[in-house]
Amino acid sequence: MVGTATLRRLSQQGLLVANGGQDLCPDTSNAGSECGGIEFSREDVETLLGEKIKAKNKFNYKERCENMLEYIKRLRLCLRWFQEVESSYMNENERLTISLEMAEGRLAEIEFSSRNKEEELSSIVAELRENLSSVQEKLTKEEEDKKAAIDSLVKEREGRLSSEKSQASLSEELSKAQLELSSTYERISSINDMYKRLQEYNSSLQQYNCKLQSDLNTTSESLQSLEKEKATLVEKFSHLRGQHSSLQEQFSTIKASHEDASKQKELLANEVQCLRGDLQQVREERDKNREQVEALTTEVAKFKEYTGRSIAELDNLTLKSKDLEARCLNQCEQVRTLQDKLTIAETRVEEYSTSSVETQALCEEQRKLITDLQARLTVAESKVMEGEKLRKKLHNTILELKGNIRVFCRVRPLLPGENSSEEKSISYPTAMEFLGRGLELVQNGQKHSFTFDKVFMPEASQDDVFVEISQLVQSALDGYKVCVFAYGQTGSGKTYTMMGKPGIPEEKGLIPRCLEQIFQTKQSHQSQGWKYEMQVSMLEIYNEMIRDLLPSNRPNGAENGSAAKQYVIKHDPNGNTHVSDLTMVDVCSKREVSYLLKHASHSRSVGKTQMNEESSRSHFVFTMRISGVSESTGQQIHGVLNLIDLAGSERLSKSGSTGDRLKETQSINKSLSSLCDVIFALAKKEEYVPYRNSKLTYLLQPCLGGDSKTMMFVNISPDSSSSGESLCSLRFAARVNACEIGVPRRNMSTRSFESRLSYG
Ligand SMILES: Nc1ncnc2c1ncn2[C@@H]1O[C@H](COP(=O)(O)OP(=O)(O)OP(=O)(O)O)[C@@H](O)[C@H]1O
Repeated sequence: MVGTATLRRLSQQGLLVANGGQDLCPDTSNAGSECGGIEFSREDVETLLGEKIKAKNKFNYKERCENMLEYIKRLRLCLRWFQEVESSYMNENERLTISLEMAEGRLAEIEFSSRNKEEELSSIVAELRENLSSVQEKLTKEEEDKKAAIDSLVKEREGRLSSEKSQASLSEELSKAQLELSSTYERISSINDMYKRLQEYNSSLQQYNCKLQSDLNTTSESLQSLEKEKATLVEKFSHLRGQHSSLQEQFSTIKASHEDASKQKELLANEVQCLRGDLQQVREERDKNREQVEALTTEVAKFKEYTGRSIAELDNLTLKSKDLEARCLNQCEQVRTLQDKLTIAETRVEEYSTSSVETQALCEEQRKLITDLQARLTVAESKVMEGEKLRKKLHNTILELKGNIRVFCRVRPLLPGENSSEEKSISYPTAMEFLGRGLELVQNGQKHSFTFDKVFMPEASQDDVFVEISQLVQSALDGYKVCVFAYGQTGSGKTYTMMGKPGIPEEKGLIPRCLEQIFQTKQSHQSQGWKYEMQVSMLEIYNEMIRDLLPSNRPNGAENGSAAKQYVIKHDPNGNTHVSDLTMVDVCSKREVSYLLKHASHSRSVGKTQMNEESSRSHFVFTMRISGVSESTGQQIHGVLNLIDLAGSERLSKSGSTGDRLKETQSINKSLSSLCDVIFALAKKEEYVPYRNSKLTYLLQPCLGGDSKTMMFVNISPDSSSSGESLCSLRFAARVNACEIGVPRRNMSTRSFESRLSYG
């Protein structure tokens, strides 16, 4: 078959001519054979001829045949040309074969190089693919970013629209605000004036404050010197007292011996008197007897003269006279012995009277010494009293200036069974400014530092702890409301701190020690003319219910009548708290209060938890109301001492509580968290303080936010397994330390103190 491209080339060379301007007409004489390399099938020629015959009917046949011949001629020429071309093709073919072989060699080379190139290309392609995938990733990311950007753009647009709206409203407001601004500028200028004046006032206040501070410093110095003076005076005083008592002892022995001597003298004088009487009697008798003897002798002589009497009568008379003589002799003897006794007695009386004169002189001397000592003693006592007054005043001023709840932290020692080999979680900084006040706790590898008014290490004794609060107890006697409470995790030592270990005097807690101090001071103040009356109440808050822990004297006893009792807490305008139906017992000795405390601690709700064998399950509130009157000045004071052992804070999971214990624990935690809320509100100086959220906070309202002197113990366990709880307690205590309460007020009213059921 001839390709259309070849036919076109032939026609271009003029070997094919157009038939009538329409067809190409080759020579068909050799139809069905090869014509110069061009194959024509018979069907082609016949179709061609058929076409020509058909065309004969329309055109001139002769002309057509001539054309046909011409056409055949041309085809033959074509054929020849084809043959020539074929031979040239053959040559060309050989040449091409050679060049093909060369080309094949070249191709192999090219193939080799192309394979190399292919490999290179495939690596490049792989690289490119990687690049492509990263680019695609970037692209997808960018697309996502783009989407997000579009979203934000949409939002921004929305925002812009809304801001445009708000801008419109704002511009309105702006115009209003500009008006306001101008008025505010005016106000600002007036405020600035006021500010300047306030600054001046502030600077004057600061100066005044500086002056006060310097006054305070000088007062503290003078307090210290007074304290020293007082100590020396007290020493002198005690020395004088010792001298006085020894002199009085001497005086009393001398007096006794003097009295003995005068008694003996009197006895002897009486005896002498009796003896003198006896002697007189004997002398009279002797004189009588002598007279009788003389009469008898004269009679005997007369008788002898006249011998008118019988011999018997004579004998009788002789016997009588002998008897009288014997009696006379006897009486003479008696008189002699009596005279001896009299002289002895008289010498003794003389001795006694000289010694009594001496004793009287000595007595006089000692009396003078005693009056001198007593005068010095009264001077010293008045000095001590003045010093004491000044000390109290300064002490209270210092506490008042502090104006916040003071917080002491106490870390108990490790108990048997607790892991002492573990790394210690609590340490105490030794830097001067934190010494005795700082504590560091490590929890989960993180160190937390705290500072309080005082930190008691595990070695601190009950006495060491009491020394720090004894001044507060003194304040209660001076007419202040005082509140000390212990807070901490269960088993951290709250009850130990407040009550101590029963039966071991060195380990008695703050409550018994406070009572001792109060009754001792009461005794010592009695000599200064003060008389005190004390009332005690004890209650516990268990499951948000108040329970009276003292036996009631009323007909329906505490146990029987407790169901009917209300125990409603009320605060009066003077800051006193009243708990209705609560038993108040008058007490006048430590023994009485100790008995009541024992009774109360037996009635208190305790239970065993995983954390403590004897865990207090309630908040224990001990209240002592002190009213004192000075007989000399008529001054009256009314103080209150509240000592509170709170129930332990604990995590439900750690305490292992179930059933009733679980209910107790939940109630304890609720009231303690109410306490936290109150403290936080006070620390933030919020207007509303939620005192009423629990009975505990409502009861303690005057102590937490009122005008009392309040102190908190935060008890800590050193066991590292408790460090989480310890951290919570310490954080709470730090907040409490920052709380400012009202300035403590001394209750010194002169009216009658009618509040038997008052709590604090
Ligand atoms: N400073 C201390 N020295 C010696 N032992 C202590 C000290 N503090 C506490 N303990 C002992 O630790 C144990 C637990 O103390 P305590 O009962 O006082 O804890 P608590 O805080 O009152 O517990 P709860 O809240 O459960 O009543 C007791 O056996 C107590 O004797």
